[in-house]
Amino acid sequence: MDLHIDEKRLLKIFQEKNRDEFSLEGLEKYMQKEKILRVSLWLKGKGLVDIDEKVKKIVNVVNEDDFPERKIAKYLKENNIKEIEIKKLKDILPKEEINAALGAIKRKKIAKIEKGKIIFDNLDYKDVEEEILKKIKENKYLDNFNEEEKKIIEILKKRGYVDFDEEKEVKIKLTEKGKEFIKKPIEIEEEITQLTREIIISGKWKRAYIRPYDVKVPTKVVYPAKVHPLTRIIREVKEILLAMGFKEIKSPIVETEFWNFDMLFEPQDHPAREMQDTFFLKYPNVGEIPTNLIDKVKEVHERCWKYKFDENVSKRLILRTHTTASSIRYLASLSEEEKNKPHKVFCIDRVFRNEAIDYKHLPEFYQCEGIVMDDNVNFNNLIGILKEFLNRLGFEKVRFRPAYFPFTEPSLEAEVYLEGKGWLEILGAGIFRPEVLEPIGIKKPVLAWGIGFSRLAMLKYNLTDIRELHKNDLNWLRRI
Ligand SMILES: N[C@@H](Cc1ccccc1)C(=O)O
Repeated sequence: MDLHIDEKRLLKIFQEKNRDEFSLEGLEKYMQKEKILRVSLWLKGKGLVDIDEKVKKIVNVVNEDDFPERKIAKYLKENNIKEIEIKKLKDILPKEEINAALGAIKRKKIAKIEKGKIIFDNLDYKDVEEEILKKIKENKYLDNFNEEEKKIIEILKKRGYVDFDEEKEVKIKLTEKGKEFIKKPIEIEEEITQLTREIIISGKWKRAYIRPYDVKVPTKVVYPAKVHPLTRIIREVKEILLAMGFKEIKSPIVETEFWNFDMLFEPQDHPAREMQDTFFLKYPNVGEIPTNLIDKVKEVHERCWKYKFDENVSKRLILRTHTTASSIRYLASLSEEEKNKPHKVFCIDRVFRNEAIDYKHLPEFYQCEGIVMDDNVNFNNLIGILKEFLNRLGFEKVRFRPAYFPFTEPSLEAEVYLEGKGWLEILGAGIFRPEVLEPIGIKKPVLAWGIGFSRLAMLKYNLTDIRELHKNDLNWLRRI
């Protein structure tokens, strides 16, 4: 058997002392404690020793003072008297000890208590409680006391004279295999742990023992630095979309209602625009809107929704509620020449909604939005692209059902299937309505979809509460 030099050293102690068992303390004379523990573990792995760990209850004396009843007896003896009035006790004892003394005298029948007096018969009375206290000082292991004595120890604990504690007792015992092993001589030859030039030149390496590395030795777990799980998902989604030929776009976080809602054909009295759903800026509270577009957008709204369009509403500043604002800004920025070309772009960014925080809602979260613009792209292409995207994200089973968004027609929602959870809604999509594209003069069809990262992160990391993502719980972050 290939043993480490320290394993041999430890076994040799058993051999030389002719014993099959040692306590940890017993071995500490020969080897450093940490080393004994480590080496014993190795030997245990090789079946040569067993390690026995026992937790032993111990009792410690925590108050060395005389009992108050003994203090009374001693006082009387010094003064050559045998009795004392209870009200005089306060001259001998601290206040808080008087009751304890009276209780103990009654319980142990040390003296009589009559007519407000304590009358002793024998001032040198014997007291088991004192005897047990003495015994504890010599032997702290609770196992060494019988039931009667243990009851008294309980009383001593209540009186505050002793306290319990635990001590771990470690025993290292040879197994049958270990006993067999030490019957033969154990040779501790010099071991080379590091090769040097000298050892090679002198040829010493040919004779000396070079121990092979043991790569299975248990070691401390280390946690290298890593990227936050949310950032990891963002990067993953970005990689997938870049690989699918999409280009990344950005747009402002502080947005006008014009870009966030009007341009997307959401009527100005739409409930999503209410304070409860959207964050409004206080100062500044209005922004610039493009003069070349406002009349066209107004015309479409008034014609289709039949209400009075208000430019002041369009100018109000908000925190954007979805990344669809980025898509429409991109489309509106295209030159006439660019409008003739195909486009595939995406935006991953923060969006804000004035929602109460709960296990699946946060007022600030990430969305990923993508659009594909090309001649002849259709609903089937949209489904194909989404299937591919979701598959690449790791969702194998995907299904689609009809949905409604003000800016797309037809619209759909995609669901993914998760073992144990069933079908879960994961993204919204559709084809931009002509009313959205008309004011910016885009004639090609535009496929659009948006996915919330909160849902995605919950599914990917199996979270039941989205807040986990932002708690910075180190244990979770290390594992995930
Ligand atoms: N913007 C929508 C998602 C969506 C994007 C694009 C097309 C259709 C739907 C949302 O936030 O829920």
